[in-house]
Amino acid sequence: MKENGGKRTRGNDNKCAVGNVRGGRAANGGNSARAQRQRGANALRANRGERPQSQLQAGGGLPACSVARQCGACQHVNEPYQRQLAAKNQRVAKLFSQVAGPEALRPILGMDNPYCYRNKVMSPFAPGRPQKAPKQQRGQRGGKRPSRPSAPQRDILCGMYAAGTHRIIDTSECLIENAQAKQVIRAVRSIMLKFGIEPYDEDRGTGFMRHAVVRVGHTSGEVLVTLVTNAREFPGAKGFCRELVRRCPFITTVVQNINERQTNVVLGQREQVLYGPGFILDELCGLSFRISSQSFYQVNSVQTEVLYRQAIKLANFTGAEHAIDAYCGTGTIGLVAASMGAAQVTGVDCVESSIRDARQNARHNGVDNAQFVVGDAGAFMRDMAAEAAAAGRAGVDENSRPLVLLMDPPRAGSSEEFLRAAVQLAPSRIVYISCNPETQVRDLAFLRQFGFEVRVVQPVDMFPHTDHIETIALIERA
Ligand SMILES: C[S@@+](CC[C@H](N)C(=O)[O-])C[C@H]1O[C@@H](n2cnc3c(N)ncnc32)[C@H](O)[C@@H]1O
Repeated sequence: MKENGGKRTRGNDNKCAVGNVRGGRAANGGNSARAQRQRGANALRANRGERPQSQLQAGGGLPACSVARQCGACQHVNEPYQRQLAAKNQRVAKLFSQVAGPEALRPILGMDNPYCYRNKVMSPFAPGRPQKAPKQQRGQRGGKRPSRPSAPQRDILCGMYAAGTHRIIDTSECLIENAQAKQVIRAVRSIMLKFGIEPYDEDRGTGFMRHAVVRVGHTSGEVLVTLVTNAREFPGAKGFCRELVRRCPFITTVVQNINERQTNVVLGQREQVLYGPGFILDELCGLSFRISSQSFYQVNSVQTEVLYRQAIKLANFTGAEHAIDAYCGTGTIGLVAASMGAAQVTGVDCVESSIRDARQNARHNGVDNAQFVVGDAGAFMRDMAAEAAAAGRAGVDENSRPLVLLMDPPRAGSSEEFLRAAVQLAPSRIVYISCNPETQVRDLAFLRQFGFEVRVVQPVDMFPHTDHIETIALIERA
């Protein structure tokens, strides 16, 4: 979900540092509000399968997002991007002033093209208004009378939930979602209507199709579609997939995920592969990663490369260190670390399928100095710290390799158990990546009580047009 429907770009050339953005044009020669919006217009046209045209907006009509108010997902989509970045810099400066000096703060790394960046697009399906039956069915004006009265077909709603509600907003012209993924969502809806497949009614717990989740490999172009259904039995599944792939030939795999619970959680536990291998591959920082429907994968691949390269640079591997990749997901950061100077990597994550993918990723990238463990990161660190204490070690592993801790917890941040164990293990450096600076600041304040200092704070704009900020903090012993 991250680039405009046509050609993909690779690498970290999409970053643009924004320090003091007041006055003057950005160095990338096109970040004026007008240029930004023109790119938005092109993204919209790509979403519709049309060619970008610079003259499109001649005479006014700048391409602001038409559903920004109702949708609420992109709180700042109609503000110039440079202003958004400046506001994020200010927020970071204010928040981190509690735990770091101003010399630690670095300007946010933004995108050159902050549109169509989301590589994961998800849509619920729900019953809409009853549709009028076609004229022939109504038997009017010579039309053939149907053999039995057919119930009026209902329309099917898809798009995004309006912020804080379960009201679906049609976001078929989204500015931040990948255009191909969006096309798949529309095709699923249309095939449901054609095949008479009922959308899920969350109030009644009835109907069949709950969600579609589409993931696009940024560099590979592979596309995984997960159809979340309210029952295991999927009559006509083969025909459905055939039609879907006919309409969207870029789809490489389709998975059915079964979720029969009345819950807001999108995915259930059980799955079956309907078409293709059941996963996609994508490339990050020169390595290839396997992504399945349940595994965590960053939604902005262009900025993920920027994020990872910054994190690895801050970790300053010399070829001798043992990196702990805590909250590792599919092992992406750890494997990049292994390929960029870490002597040994140990990753831990609580999702079994992510660890399965991480091990597979290590194998097919030929990385043999990384191991991955399923478990709670706090418990894992506690056990590791206890073992080190019993052996009288601090700061090094059993082979005397200096420990470096890479951590990337979910929005809730880390647990006290984890942080206490981190203090006990005494790594040379901690590189803490976070998608929630509030909980990160809380955790950094905790570490500071035990003699750690925040040396660097590097924000990266992973979610342009939204309030979300991603930050990397480098922490070392004072
Ligand atoms: C923000 S993601 C980071 C994933 C990975 N580092 C990446 O960049 O793709 C957070 C990860 O933490 C995992 N997680 C959440 N709570 C956990 C816990 N208590 N113990 C271990 N892993 C946890 C999730 O499964 C998810 O993969």
